[in-house]
Amino acid sequence: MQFNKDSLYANPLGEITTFKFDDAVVNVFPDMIQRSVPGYSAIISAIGLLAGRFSQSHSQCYDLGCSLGAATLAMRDQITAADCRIVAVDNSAAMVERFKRNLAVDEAKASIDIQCADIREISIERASVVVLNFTLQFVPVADRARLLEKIYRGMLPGGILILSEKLAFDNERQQALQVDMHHHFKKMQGYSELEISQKRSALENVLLAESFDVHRRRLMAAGFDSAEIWFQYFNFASMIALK
Ligand SMILES: Nc1ncnc2c1ncn2[C@@H]1O[C@H](C[S@+](CC[C@H]([NH3+])C(=O)[O-])CC(=O)[O-])[C@@H](O)[C@H]1O
Ligand SMILES: O=C(O)C(=O)Cc1ccccc1
Repeated sequence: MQFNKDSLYANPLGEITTFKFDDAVVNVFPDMIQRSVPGYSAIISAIGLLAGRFSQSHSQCYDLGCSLGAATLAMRDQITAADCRIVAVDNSAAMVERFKRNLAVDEAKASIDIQCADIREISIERASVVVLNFTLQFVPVADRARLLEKIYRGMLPGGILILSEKLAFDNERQQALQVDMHHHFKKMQGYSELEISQKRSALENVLLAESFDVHRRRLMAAGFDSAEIWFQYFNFASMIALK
């Protein structure tokens, strides 16, 4: 895998265009997500552990919005169930192409099916584990309930959905504090004020964060039996919903 440093927003941009998962982002993605999402590595490891526990034989594990496949690879390392396939889906052709290329040079042979598709349009079947690791936040708000209902219907009894999201807070002071602390985190990771503010503009209207309350209500309305946060670091959280 290539590890290029993210400097996409380091120089002043005359016009800041909407954030897209294109070739430029793909080239720096592992560095970008690692330095931008507090707790990212811990979440990836835990997805592996959870997949080890919840994967069932003759079932499928879905990594929806897989990017370069970090969660898929963590799951593959931990799954011991027989006849268990990982379906990794992303609608960025650039991401899927790079993930496929990286996987081709990998020697392990566990069954991974990588698809370039919109997660709103695929079918979900016999799912024991479903991962939405910082993906739902990029899906239009109006489409989120239908997507979660489809996921729920496609899950086996005893299945798990791992939903990681940037959170928003109803309380204004909490919102201001947590956003500010995330920016401090990014500064500590080597990003400049300019990089932080230009990326923030690029993500406006693209990454739409909601509160835990909104997520939980939607998960319960979709049919899930319970939904809790198992990890949070400032305004980045990961939830577990059980069927
Ligand atoms: N409708 C959609 N259909 C398919 N893919 C989509 C859609 N919308 C967005 N994506 C894809 O969701 C991914 C979000 S990144 C996920 C990180 C990964 N999960 C990781 O564990 O490293 C998170 C981030 O960059 O903050 C991108 O690759 C998009 O192309
Ligand atoms: O960088 C940020 O400020 C974020 O909110 C997280 C992120 C990480 C990678 C791509 C898009 C958003």
